Amino acid sequence: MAKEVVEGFNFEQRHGKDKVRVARVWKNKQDGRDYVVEWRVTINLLSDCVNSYVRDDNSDIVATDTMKNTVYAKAKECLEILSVEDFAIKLAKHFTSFYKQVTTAIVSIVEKPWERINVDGQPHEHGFKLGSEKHKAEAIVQKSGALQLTSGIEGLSLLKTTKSGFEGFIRDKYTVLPETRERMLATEVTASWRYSYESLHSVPQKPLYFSEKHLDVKKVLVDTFFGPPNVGVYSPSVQSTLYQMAKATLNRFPEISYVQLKMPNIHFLPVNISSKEGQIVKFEDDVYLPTDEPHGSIEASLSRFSSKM
Ligand SMILES: O=c1[nH]c(=O)c2[nH]c(=O)[nH]c2[nH]1
Repeated sequence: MAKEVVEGFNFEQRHGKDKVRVARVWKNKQDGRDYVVEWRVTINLLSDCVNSYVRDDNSDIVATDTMKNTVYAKAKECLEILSVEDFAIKLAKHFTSFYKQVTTAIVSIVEKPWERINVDGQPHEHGFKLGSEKHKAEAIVQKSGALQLTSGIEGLSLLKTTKSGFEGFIRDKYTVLPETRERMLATEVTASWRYSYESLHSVPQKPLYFSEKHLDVKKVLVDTFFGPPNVGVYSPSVQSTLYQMAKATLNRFPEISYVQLKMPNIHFLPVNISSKEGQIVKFEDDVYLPTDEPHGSIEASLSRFSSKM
């Protein structure tokens, strides 16, 4: 928020355009393939436009309609495929450098997971299907060129059928949950991580650097959740698994200074059904009732001791 004192009050404001949807196609002559991205862009500008609030004077306002058009103009300008991070930076940089009124631009983008389809085992030149988890990015750019860059994943659903338990928790008169070393573990991971590039000049220029990094981080998160294919890894709680995932991310990627994970505990309830005549279904780690609500909610963040956060 842009903060100032107005008529004796503390005043904070920002304005922007929410959820501008754009798709961009690139036709690659070399490999004959089409490439496509679909982005949902949210822009917020911190700018000196207090007169529009208090004096009915809009002369310092960047119209939100102009912000929307800028998304399409900048998409058109991108002649090569680029990462969602690089597009967020490009837009934020434009707003802070083009308008004297704008001190900070916050651009958040969520990418729809279009994936190239395989037909007869071969990657299709122009066919795509929608995947599941989404890639998101946020660039906050100051007029000075200072940058805060965050990437993340939304909706990464993971499930393992064993190697999970929950024991030793507080028991009191309201506790009925049995202790167990054998249960299903399911979650939908929301991850955000901050890169330590703190200025526009220090951002790696390699094309698709952040797209590759995103896949690398996702792999570390997923591999840590599951453990090796044949033996897995025992999870004593969602909390412990979350911490291992966050720690692995910071240990593996020196360029990441902060990671936040949200991992709801999505319950699969054991099914036991009895009638007067006897038991119809006896639970033997086989039949479950999957539920969405209520679910446990577990989230934590981890950052380097030296980080400025
Ligand atoms: O991994 C878990 N963490 C909890 O905090 C919790 N609470 C609960 O009822 N089951 C679980 N499982």
